[in-house]
Amino acid sequence: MLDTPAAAVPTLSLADQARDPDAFAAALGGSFERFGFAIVADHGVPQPLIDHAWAQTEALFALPEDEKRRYHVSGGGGARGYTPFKTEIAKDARHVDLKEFWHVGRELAAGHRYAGEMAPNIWPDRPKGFRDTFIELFAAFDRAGDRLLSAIARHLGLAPDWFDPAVKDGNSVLRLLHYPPIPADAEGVRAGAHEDINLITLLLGAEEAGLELLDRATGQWLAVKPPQGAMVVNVGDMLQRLTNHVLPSTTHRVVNPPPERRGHSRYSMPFFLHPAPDFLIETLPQTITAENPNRYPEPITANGYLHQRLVEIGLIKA
Ligand SMILES: O=C(O)CCC(=O)C(=O)O
Ligand SMILES: [Fe+2]
Repeated sequence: MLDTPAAAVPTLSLADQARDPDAFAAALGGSFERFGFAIVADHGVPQPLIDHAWAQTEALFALPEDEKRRYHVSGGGGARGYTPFKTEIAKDARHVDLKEFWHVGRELAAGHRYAGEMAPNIWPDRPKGFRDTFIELFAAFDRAGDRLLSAIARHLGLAPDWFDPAVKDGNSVLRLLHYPPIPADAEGVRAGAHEDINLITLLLGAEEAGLELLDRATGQWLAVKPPQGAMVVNVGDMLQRLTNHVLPSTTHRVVNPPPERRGHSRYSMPFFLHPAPDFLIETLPQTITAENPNRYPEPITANGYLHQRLVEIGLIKA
């Protein structure tokens, strides 16, 4: 409506969950139903660890190009290690994204039953301490993710621990992203309009402007502006499918900066929270109604779904 002020994604405090889990679940669920996004402060990932991770991320991307490319697994779908600048392309986009990234996955014990679907990590020789930092950060994201999933479960009328078996040893990926400075004649954008594939995404680093969501209520792009240190959390396609679109996966993008910021890099860290590979994505019965009949009568495993989607974004061949 014309006379309503531009909406903004609310900032919630995860610390409120301990005091009143139902109220936090309602606030998170409400923000997701409206925007597909929420901003979450007091997420529990320690700030000194985050600061250290930023320093190491900058040092990693500052390595010589040929050194970084030693960690690129050609044909590996970018699942682990380095993916060079201008590789990933958003579905149906005309230009590749203006970004390079590094993927850290879950460390599995030797011979783990998911070892066939979840590739071992690749660790760079430099910067020193990289492996320890990101194993610790991965675990901290896991904990924050578990708390958010328990709120989502409450909101959906499920037991608060409903997601625990679904995500145990899950195929989550921590992506370290670098968007280099943008030359004046650059073609394309930092990240083209897309939806995330996974259950939920926990994103750090969106204080540097650029992230926008496509507001389904107005059809307009809306800037996502978290306060310093807060996490941006969004619903991915797997959760949208599981909830029969009650929780919508919202299109988002990262636009190029205005001229005065073009000379600066942007760094961000999304943690793509995935279920275990054999988790069956089957529409939750409580989300099926006469007005919202089951959109996905055929269930699919998380791994089958992921494979379909990685082909679409150019990271693996069919
Ligand atoms: O860099 C950002 O702020 C968002 C990145 C993103 O949407 C993604 O990698 O899926
Ligand atoms: Fe995304």
